[in-house]
Amino acid sequence: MMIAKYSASGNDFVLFHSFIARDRSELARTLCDRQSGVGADGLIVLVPHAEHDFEWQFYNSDGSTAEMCGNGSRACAHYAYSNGLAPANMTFLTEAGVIGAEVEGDMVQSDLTPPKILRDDIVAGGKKWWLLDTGVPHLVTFDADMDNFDLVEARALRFEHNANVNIASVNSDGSIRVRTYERGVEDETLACGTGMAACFYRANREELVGDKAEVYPKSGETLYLGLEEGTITFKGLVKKTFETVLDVK
Ligand SMILES: N[C@@H](CCC[C@H](N)C(=O)O)C(=O)O
Repeated sequence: MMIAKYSASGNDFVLFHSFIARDRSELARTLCDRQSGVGADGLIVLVPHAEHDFEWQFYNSDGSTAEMCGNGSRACAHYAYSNGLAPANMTFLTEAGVIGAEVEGDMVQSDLTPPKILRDDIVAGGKKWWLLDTGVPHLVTFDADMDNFDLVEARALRFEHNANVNIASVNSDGSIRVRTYERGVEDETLACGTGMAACFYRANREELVGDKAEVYPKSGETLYLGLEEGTITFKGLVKKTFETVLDVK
């Protein structure tokens, strides 16, 4: 089976397509292992769908499934278009709902599911946190000192709230820096799309930014976030690192 390795702002994934949806949790753990496998933050498998261009299965590197993955959706759209599985303007089904995506060369935009503010009253570690849903749950706090990201505290909050954990800082030019401890990877990743979207949405709701912002994850790449009629748009480059044949099902 041909598999591809993609990086989307530093969040990296293994992808392939299949006619059959099956439990691939063990395969995800095997392929995503950075010592004995290909190495990735997640596994994405595209399967046929009667109404949309395709449906996907998304697995974190620990084998857990997640409803949505922002960076993964951009890599997946590029993979689908490149392999003739979908037009440049496509829709596909995730557990979070239907995602629209548009491929222009290596620049891909995903339209995420409508964001929800689940809680805005959490206080932990001397910081005020919001819990938001941008397809998956994210805790968000603002901290001017982006070096002040305590991964031990983040891990505790991740399990207390079953959510990804983000700290963000809004720059004077309206851009946003984000660091994310990612559920299911159980470590900080170089980028997390739904996390960047959650940080952007809180900053927008608190009038710290307008309806458009450049967001910089740990990788330092530039992502373009927007809020259009209640939908968060998420745009940035993706890169196919390599493809190869592997015995996977
Ligand atoms: N990195 C992803 C998020 C993937 C799912 C997350 N790890 C979870 O389990 O909630 C993104 O780009 O959004």
